[in-house]
Amino acid sequence: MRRVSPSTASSLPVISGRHAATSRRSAAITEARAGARKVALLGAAGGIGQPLALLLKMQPYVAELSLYDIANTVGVAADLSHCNTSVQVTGHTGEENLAACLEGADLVVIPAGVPRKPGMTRDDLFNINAGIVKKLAIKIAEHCPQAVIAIISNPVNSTVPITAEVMKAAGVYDKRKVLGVTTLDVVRANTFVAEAKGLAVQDVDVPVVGGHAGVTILPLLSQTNPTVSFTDDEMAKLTDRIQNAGTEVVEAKAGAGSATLSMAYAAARFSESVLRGLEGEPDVYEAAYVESSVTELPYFATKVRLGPNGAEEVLPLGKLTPFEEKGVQELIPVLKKNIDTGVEFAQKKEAAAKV
Ligand SMILES: NC(=O)C1=CN([C@@H]2O[C@H](COP(=O)(O)OP(=O)(O)OC[C@H]3O[C@@H](n4cnc5c(N)ncnc54)[C@H](O)[C@@H]3O)[C@@H](O)[C@H]2O)C=CC1
Ligand SMILES: O=C([O-])CC(=O)C(=O)O
Repeated sequence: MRRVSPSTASSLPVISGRHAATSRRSAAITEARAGARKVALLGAAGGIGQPLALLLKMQPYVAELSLYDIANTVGVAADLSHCNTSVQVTGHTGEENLAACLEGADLVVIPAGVPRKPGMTRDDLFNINAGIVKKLAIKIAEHCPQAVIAIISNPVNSTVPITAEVMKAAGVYDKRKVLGVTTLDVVRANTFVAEAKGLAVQDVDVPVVGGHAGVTILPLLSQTNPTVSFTDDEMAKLTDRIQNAGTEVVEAKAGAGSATLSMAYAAARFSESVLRGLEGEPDVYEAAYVESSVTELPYFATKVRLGPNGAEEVLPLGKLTPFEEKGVQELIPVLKKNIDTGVEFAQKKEAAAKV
């Protein structure tokens, strides 16, 4: 019998209590084996790609794991294929082999692109990563337009609009299927709040909304589950730490990249939730940066309900404190600029980089 990895066991959104969720999950895993899915991972040989590939190789919802990178993919696939789980691993490299990687994929996860170094913002990655994501999205539109796309490559605030525009241009856009991965913000918020309040971390769920960079990352601490109270000072300090947690890692790695292990963990949790939704499991919720009408902006991260077609429902912001309301007002112009930059780039002809 397949073992369930600790990462997946702790990955349930805390929505309706751990015990109910755990038994629902066991039933869902049994069903999931019948309809297990193909997952394509683009950027699979990188700092996030490799540990994420390992975590996906351990997931009961995955039947086939198809790895793509511009370098070293074959070696990573050979290495991973020796793990005795039943997930079939294939490795692909070179643009001419991208079609084979993508054909039949139910979920495409994209951590392809360059990471930050100290002193850089996520926007500084735009010039390289926008072109990479655009080119990959064109191929997804061509070879697996039905797949859910989970975008990790930064700046997520712009790479999601880029992908959506590419899908629109190809006539295959489904707003439920283009998802920016903001799970790491939730994972961090849960960890930091649990530490600050002496709670068991697996029981904590903090909604994080907005986008995925600086002030656009807005934790809604007042909606923490279980209910906890914070002083104004705690609220301000925790919010600041969650907003700058990516930079904390970039500085600690001192030039060797950004978060990879925690991101792989977060993306494995997110992927599992998407796959559980595709299998028809009810009540699967994650944060995601998606097309949204929750605010005046066309894209916004909130909790979404995942189902057979991806993000079936975008949840509202809920009741905000004045501090959080101010945070939303402050992030809107910043996020709008990131969105506009992405849309403009995607609509330009001949802007795609070589894959
Ligand atoms: N959404 C989030 O919460 C987070 C996003 N990130 C972002 O994820 C991205 C990847 O980060 P790392 O894995 O640390 O970087 P990395 O440099 O270690 O790995 C990136 C991989 O992408 C590959 N790649 C480059 N161009 C490609 C193309 N055209 N097609 C396929 N693969 C290609 C590279 O060969 C490399 O193996 C960065 O943009 C980073 O900012 C990182 C952490 C959190
Ligand atoms: O900070 C970065 O550049 C990587 C990232 O998005 C994160 O760790 O949240």
